[in-house]
Amino acid sequence: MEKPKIYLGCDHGGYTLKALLIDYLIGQDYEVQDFGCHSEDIVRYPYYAEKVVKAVRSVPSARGVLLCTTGIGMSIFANKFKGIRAALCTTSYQARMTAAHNNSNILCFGGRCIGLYEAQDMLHTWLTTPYEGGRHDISLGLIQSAEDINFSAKEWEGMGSHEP
Ligand SMILES: O=C(CO)[C@H](O)[C@H](O)[C@H](O)COP(=O)(O)O
Repeated sequence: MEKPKIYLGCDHGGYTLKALLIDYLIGQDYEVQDFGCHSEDIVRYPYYAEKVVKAVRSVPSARGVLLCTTGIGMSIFANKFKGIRAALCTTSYQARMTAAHNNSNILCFGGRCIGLYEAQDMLHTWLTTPYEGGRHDISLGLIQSAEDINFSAKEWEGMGSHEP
């Protein structure tokens, strides 16, 4: 499996864990790019998430890692953007499943919610588990169709429908 380029971003709550994960990734021979922030000074996480989202969208094989205090704000923000499948994980089982079933391209962590070794294991698992495709392509196709919907103007075609 070819190693993807990894783009990372954080706010003040994710800064410490991000710095440790960058060291880990470099030690594992991944090419990384850090979009900040660069200290624990208080910042607003959407600015940093946006940089990672843009980078991940511009390189199909790239992956992103976003960290804030809980990981929740980062994941909410990133998932607003077409083509982004951001997964907030707290266990290695979730990290494996989101790679295999959701083909997620951004992994989110709560920098003040998990420990370094758990985060390393989740990151390693996520980066080395291939997407399974098959039946999961159906779900990803439905997500893709929902990305274009403006709910005030039009209802999503999948809404109210039943599985065949
Ligand atoms: O966890 C977050 C959003 O989901 C952010 O990282 C913020 O750090 C969190 O909201 C706390 O913000 P504060 O400015 O440090 O109080």
